[in-house]
Order: sequence, then structure tokens, then C-alpha cells
Amino acid sequence: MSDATLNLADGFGSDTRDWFALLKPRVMTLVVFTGAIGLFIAPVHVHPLVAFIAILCIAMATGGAGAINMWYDRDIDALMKRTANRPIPTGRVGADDALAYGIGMSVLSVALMWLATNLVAAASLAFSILFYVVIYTMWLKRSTPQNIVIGGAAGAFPPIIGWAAATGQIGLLPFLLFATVFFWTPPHFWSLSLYACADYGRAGVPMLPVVKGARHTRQQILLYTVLLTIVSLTPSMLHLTGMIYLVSTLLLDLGFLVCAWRVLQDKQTPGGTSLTDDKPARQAFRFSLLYLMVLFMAVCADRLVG
Ligand code: HEM
Ligand SMILES: CC(C)=CCC/C(C)=C/CC/C(C)=C/COP(=O)(O)OP(=O)(O)O
Repeated sequence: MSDATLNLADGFGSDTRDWFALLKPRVMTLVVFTGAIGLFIAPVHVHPLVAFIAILCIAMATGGAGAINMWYDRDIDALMKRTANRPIPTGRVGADDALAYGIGMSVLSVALMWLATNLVAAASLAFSILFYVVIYTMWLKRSTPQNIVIGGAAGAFPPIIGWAAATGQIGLLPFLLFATVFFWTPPHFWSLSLYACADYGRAGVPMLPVVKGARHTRQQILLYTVLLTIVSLTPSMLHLTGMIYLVSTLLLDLGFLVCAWRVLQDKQTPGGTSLTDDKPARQAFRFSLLYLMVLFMAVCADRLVG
């Protein structure tokens, strides 16, 4: 779809739901949750209003970055079943409006974070927005099947940002949580890409199953799940977390390893006729979401009882 076509649609038929959808709200919930936990587990008292503003800033930054991502990707989003109904490809929101909205929200989030907390939190927030928009969306996504391995760093930053908002520093525990989200991202995304493979192929996005095939992707999912298991246990090894974290993480790692093993055993050709194909990969994707949510809840629970 050309820019001219998109501009014709400017201002027509968009409603609040479309502006909300531009923020990728469902993904945002978990991103913001990891940032909020990063703030909550910091060993200092934060005024509730400051904490609220910092979490709001992470939400605005994630949403703003999501809107810029949807602006840049409007051509490929129009070609994929999963994304074709988004506000820009359907013409419900104009491309230029979405870009202005995304930039405005991103800039506001960084400025407000700086005013309400400190420079370290604001700078790491700005860095993660730029990383997601420029490094992942504009550069890596369309150029290499390693796109999400490196680009995944953007979504892993929130625990560091939350902690920095509270302390003005970058601590060891939030760094290990960053590393955990970093190694979680490949099995999270590649599971989805196995059953949305036809979509990516159609749009010419070089996601791993499109370029290297299903067998290789399934092996990489298991490899990164093993790496994730090791990294997720480092806070326990370093005695930075307690028993709740250790027991929860062992169970979560076991569950994720079982999912990854089942994905590897699956012989189905992915990207078949519909998004309902490839059951083990769908289960692994769903489990990935539960994994990250429970893991962060466990860090938080340890702090509450400790
Ligand atoms: C480069 C890294 C990542 C990529 C490429 C990626 C990609 C995706 C994609 C394509 C979806 C499907 C969304 C849809 O159906 O519209 C998804 C879903 C989701 N992702 Fe990720 N993701 C990444 C990192 C993360 C991170 C870091 C988090 C949270 C900390 C996260 C949380 C979620 C959640 C909660 C969903 C489910 C949304 C729903 O219910 O539809 N993702 N991800
Ligand atoms: C400021 C900050 C903390 C930023 C976090 C960045 C962020 C939203 C990370 C989550 C990663 C994500 C939604 C990737 C999907 O992008 P995609 O373009 O591959 O997915 P799509 O095909 O669904 O658009």
C-alpha cells in the first residue's frame, strides 16, 4: 500500500481503539510488568507517586516504540494475516499521524522519566526505544534471521530501567533479569514464528524458519531454552534471590524444557494452511508467556517475604 493511499485515509474512521491498538497493548502488559518488578525489588523506598510515574513512562515508551514499529512496518504488516487488520494497513489511522503519535509519546516518556526519577533511568529508557525502533525494526528485522536474538535486547531492558528509576544505578540482579529475558526471547518468538512461518515468508521477512527451515529452528529453540535455564538460575547461585524464586524457576525451566523438547520431536511442516497448525509450538509460545510472568512474580514474592 502506498503512502498516498494511506494518507487518503488520514483521520477517517479511526477511533480510540485504533490509537490504543497502535501501542501493542497486550505485549506491553508483560513488558511493563517486568519493569514494575525491577522497580519494586530495588532495595530503596520509592514514593508511590514516583513509582507510578516511572511505570507509566515505561508503558508510554513501549507503546510509543510499538507505534513507530507499526508505522515503519506498514508495508509488511499489510501482507501478513496476523497483522493485516492493524490500524495503518487498513487505513483507519494515517501513517504520518501514527508516526507523530509514536515519536510524541516516546519523547514525552523519556522527558517525564528524567523529571520524575533520574538520568540513568531516562537514558536507559531512551536507549531501549532506539534499540527497538532503529536496531531491531529498521535494521535487523529485515536483514538477518538473528534479528530477534540481538533485537530482543530491547524488550529485556525494563527490569534495568525500573531498578534505575528507584536507585539511579544499574544493579546486578536487574542485569541478570535482563539476561533472563534476553535468552527467553528466542524460544518465545521462534515458537510463534514456526506456526506463523507462511506469513513471514509471504512478507519476505527473514525469520529463522523461513531462512533455515523448521528443523534448525526447533534445535535453536531447545538450545536457547537450555541457555535460559542456566541464566535464570544465576540469581539463586549468587544468593540474590530466595527459595520461592529457586523452586519456581526450577519448575518453570523444567516445563519450558519439556515444551522445547516436544517442539523438537514435532515433524510437522510448519506454516501450513492455517495458524492452528503446529500444536507443540503453540503450546511452547503460550508457556513462554506464563514462564516470564511467574518468574518475575517469584522474584517479587521473595522480596516480600525476605
Ligand atoms: C524481539 C523480541 C520479541 C519479538 C520479535 C516478539 C514477537 C512477538 C509476536 C510477533 C507476538 C504476537 C503478537 C500478535 O499476535 O500480534 C508476541 C506476543 C507476545 N509477546 Fe513477544 N516478542 C518479543 C519480545 C517480547 C518481550 C520482551 C515480551 C515481554 C517481556 C513479550 C511479550 C509478549 C506477549 C505478552 C505476547 C502476547 C500478546 C497477545 O496476547 O497477543 N514479547 N511477541
Ligand atoms: C521502551 C521499551 C521498553 C521498548 C520495548 C520494546 C518492545 C515493545 C519489545 C517487545 C518486542 C516486540 C513487541 C516485538 C515484536 O516486534 P515485531 O515487529 O517483530 O512484531 P509484529 O510483527 O507483531 O509487529
